[in-house]
Amino acid sequence: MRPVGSKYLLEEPLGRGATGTVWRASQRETAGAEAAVPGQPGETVAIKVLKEELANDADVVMRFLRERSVLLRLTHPNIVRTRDLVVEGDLLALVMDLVDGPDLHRYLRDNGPFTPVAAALLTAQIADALAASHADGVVHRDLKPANVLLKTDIDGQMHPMLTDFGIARLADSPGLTRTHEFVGTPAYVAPESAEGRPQTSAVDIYGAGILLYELVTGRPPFAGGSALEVLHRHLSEEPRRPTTVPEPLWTVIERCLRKDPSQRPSAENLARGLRTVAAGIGVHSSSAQVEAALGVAALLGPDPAPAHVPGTPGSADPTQVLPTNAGSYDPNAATSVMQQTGPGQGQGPDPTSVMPPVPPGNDPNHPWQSQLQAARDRSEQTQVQYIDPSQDPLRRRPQRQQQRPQQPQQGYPPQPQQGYPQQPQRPQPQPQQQPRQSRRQARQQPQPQQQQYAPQPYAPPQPPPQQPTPRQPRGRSANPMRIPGLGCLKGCLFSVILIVVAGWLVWELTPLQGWIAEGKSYWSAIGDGISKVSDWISDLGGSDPGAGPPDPNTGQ
Ligand SMILES: Nc1ncnc2c1ncn2[C@@H]1O[C@H](COP(=O)(O)OP(=O)(O)OP(=O)(O)O)[C@@H](O)[C@H]1O
Repeated sequence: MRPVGSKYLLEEPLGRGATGTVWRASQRETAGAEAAVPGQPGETVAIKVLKEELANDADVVMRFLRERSVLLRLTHPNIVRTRDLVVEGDLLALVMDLVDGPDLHRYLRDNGPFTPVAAALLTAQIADALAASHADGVVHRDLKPANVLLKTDIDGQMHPMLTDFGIARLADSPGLTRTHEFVGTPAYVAPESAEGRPQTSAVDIYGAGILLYELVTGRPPFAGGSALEVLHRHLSEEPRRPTTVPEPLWTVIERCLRKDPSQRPSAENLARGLRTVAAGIGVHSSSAQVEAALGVAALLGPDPAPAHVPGTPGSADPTQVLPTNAGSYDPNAATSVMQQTGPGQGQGPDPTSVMPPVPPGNDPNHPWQSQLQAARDRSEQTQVQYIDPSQDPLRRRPQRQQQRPQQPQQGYPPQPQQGYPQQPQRPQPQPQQQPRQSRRQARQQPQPQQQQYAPQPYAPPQPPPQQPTPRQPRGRSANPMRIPGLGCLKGCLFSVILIVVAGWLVWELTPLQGWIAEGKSYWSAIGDGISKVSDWISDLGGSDPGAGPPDPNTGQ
C-alpha cells in the first residue's frame, strides 16, 4: 500500500486512462482545511494519480493548484465530487468520492443499447451536470461514456455521475500544447476542437450528442478507421438517423451535432428538451406530450453566453498532421493524446497561463519547425563536414594512382585531382552549397583549382600552409617493357647469364676438355696443369729464344 501525502493510502487500481490511474484508497487521517471534504480515517475514496509526465510539467502543476478552488467547489448530484487535491514531490492526485458502479462505457458493452426513453433521461441528468459546471465557467471537454459512472441507489435507480471534470483542462496546459499534444478522444471530439478553433461550452454539448447517439445505437456516429478519418468525419460528414431513433430524439441529437457551435443548444435547454422528448415518446405518453416532443426544436435554443475554454489548444487540423495514434485508433479507448499541428488560431491568450503566449507560427517546438530545423541541420552538416579525399577511404586508392605521374609543387597543397576537388586549406567561411556545387562541377569538367574556386570572396593572399615535403617521384623503371614481376628477378637473371658465359669460356679456352677425355683425376690434372705452367714460365725466363730444347744425352 502506497501512501499519497500523509492522509491517504492507495489500495488497488480501479482502472487506467490516458491521464492517469484511478485507485481505490483509504483515508488515514482527516484532511486539513484545504480539502473540500475532510473525511474520516478509514473512509474509502477513489484517487486519480496523474501521469508522471503531467506531474512533471510545471504548467500543469501551476494550473492544478490554481484550479484547486474551482474543482473543489464543483458540486452537483450528477458530478463525482472532488474531495481533495494532493501535490507532493512529483505526485499529483485528485481525491474523489468512490462511486460503486460501472462506467457507462462498460455498461453499454455488457448490456447493449438503452431504450430511447432511458437514454434521453440518462442524458438529461448529464446535461444537468453540464449546466451547473458551465454556469460556473467550467467546461469538461472530454465527455464520453467512460467518464460517466453509474451509481446505483438503494431503490435500484441508476444515477449517472460525471467524472474527470477539469482533467482535460489540467492536462491541456500550455506546456503540453507546446509539445504538440492535446488531450481528447477522437470519437467525441467536436469539429472546432479538431480544427483548433476557439472552444466554448458547446464542445460538451457536442459530446453529449455523440454520447446520446451511442446510448441508443450502441456505437458513436463517427467511428471506425483511423483517428484521422474519424476527425475528418466530424468535420465533414452529417450524421444519419438510425431507424430505431424516434424523430423527436433525433431532432435533439442532430442539433447537438451541428458543426456550428452556436447552433447547438445550451446544456440547460438540452436537459429540458430531453425530458420533453422522454415524456412524449413513451407508450403511455399523452397526445399533448407527443405534440410537445415533436416540437422539441423550439426548446433547443443556444447558450447566449457560452463559457469559453481558456488557452484553447492550437490547430489540430487533421489534414495537416497525422495523429500519433492514427494507426491504432480504438473508438472505445481512453482519452487519446494526439499530436497538434501548431499554435492556436484566432484566440486570445490564456489569462491564467504563466507562460508568455507564443505568436502563431513562431512556436519553436512546432512539428514543422523542428522538422525544418532538423533538415537544416542535416544540410549544414553536409556542407561543413567536407571530407578531404586523401582521408576518404573510398577515394584513397584512385587518388594514389593519379598522383603517381604528377610532379608535386613544393609548399602548396596538392593540385586537385580529377573528380576530387580539394577544399582550400584555409579555414574560411564558405558560401552555402559551395562544396557540393564544386564537387559536381569538378566531376563534370575537371579544371585547375584556381578556376574552380575563382569566385570565392576570400581572395586576399595568405601565406601558404606548411605542407609535408612531397615524396619525389620515382625514376623511370629499368624494365622498359614493364613485364609485371620482372623487376625483382632481373639481378638473378643477370647472374645466371654471367655464370653461363663464364662456364662457356672456361670450357673453350682451358684444357678442361682434354683432361676430361684422358680420364685423369681432378688433383693429378691440376698437378699437371701447374707443372706445365711453371715449365712454360721457366722456359720463358732462362733459355735462348733461338735455341731448341737441350739434348738429354749431351747436356747441350
Ligand atoms: N470516482 C471513481 N470511483 C470509482 N471508480 C472510478 C472513479 N473514477 C474513475 N473510476 C474508474 O477508474 C477507471 C479509470 O478511470 P479514468 O478516468 O482514468 O479512465 P478514463 O476516463 O478511461 O481515462 P481518461 O479520462 O484518462 O481517458 C474507469 O474504469 C472508471 O470506471
